Amino acid sequence: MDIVFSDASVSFAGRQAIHPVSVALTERRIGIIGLNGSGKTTFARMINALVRPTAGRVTIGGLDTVTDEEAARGRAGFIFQNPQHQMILPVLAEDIAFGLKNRGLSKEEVAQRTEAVLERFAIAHLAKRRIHELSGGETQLAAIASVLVTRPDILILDEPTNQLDLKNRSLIEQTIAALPEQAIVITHDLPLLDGFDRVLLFHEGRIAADGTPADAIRIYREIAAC
Ligand SMILES: Nc1ncnc2c1ncn2[C@@H]1O[C@H](COP(=O)(O)OP(=O)(O)OP(=O)(O)O)[C@@H](O)[C@H]1O
Repeated sequence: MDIVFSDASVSFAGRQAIHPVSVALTERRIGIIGLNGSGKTTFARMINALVRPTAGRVTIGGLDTVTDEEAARGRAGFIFQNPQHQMILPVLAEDIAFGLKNRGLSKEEVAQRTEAVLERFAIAHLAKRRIHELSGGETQLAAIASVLVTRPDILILDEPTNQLDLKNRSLIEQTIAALPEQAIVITHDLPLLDGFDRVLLFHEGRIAADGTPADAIRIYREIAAC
């Protein structure tokens, strides 16, 4: 799926958070890195129409995120930094089914797709569990399942390994590696980017490097001076 930024910029209250950027993202695994406040989340949110460009345009599979907002958003699923906040219903299976219910699917299809996605991420045993009783790793998997059940082409994950222990971090790393979907991952966990096709480094609202993980991380270390 082609994601194309054409001179797209974002200002918040007159302050430019993203300077005009023109870039096409087509790779299967794309990382986004940079210091706190460098613009990573704002840039990623522009992809699924959560943030509109103040100027320029962003298209996803040819759909403009402003004029085709709803369809564009349907193509890119977003997992937030605190994924429990994006789960709406208290019980996991109900929350996953909720995302499908407004799409005109039959009751049987909702049940079948919910069951299949729980199996896919090996969390079927948690189907009846309350969301706030899930561990950090389970919550991350649950959020991935509840977004992918709606079949977006692209999954955007915002710091998916934040606050996870080594075991859960490794589980999420393997889960991301195995996704057939295109994935865009914002992270401060640099080893997570091993094997990624492309990494964008943000600095002060601009792309400061765009290349292999090793190249982008090298420049990041120079910027961070450590
Ligand atoms: N809704 C908003 N209103 C005003 N300013 C905002 C808003 N969202 C982001 N910003 C500002 O835009 C800049 C970039 O923020 P952004 O969240 O994109 O950075 P980030 O690189 O994802 O940071 P972090 O690594 O800390 O999550 C920051 O200065 C931030 O304060």
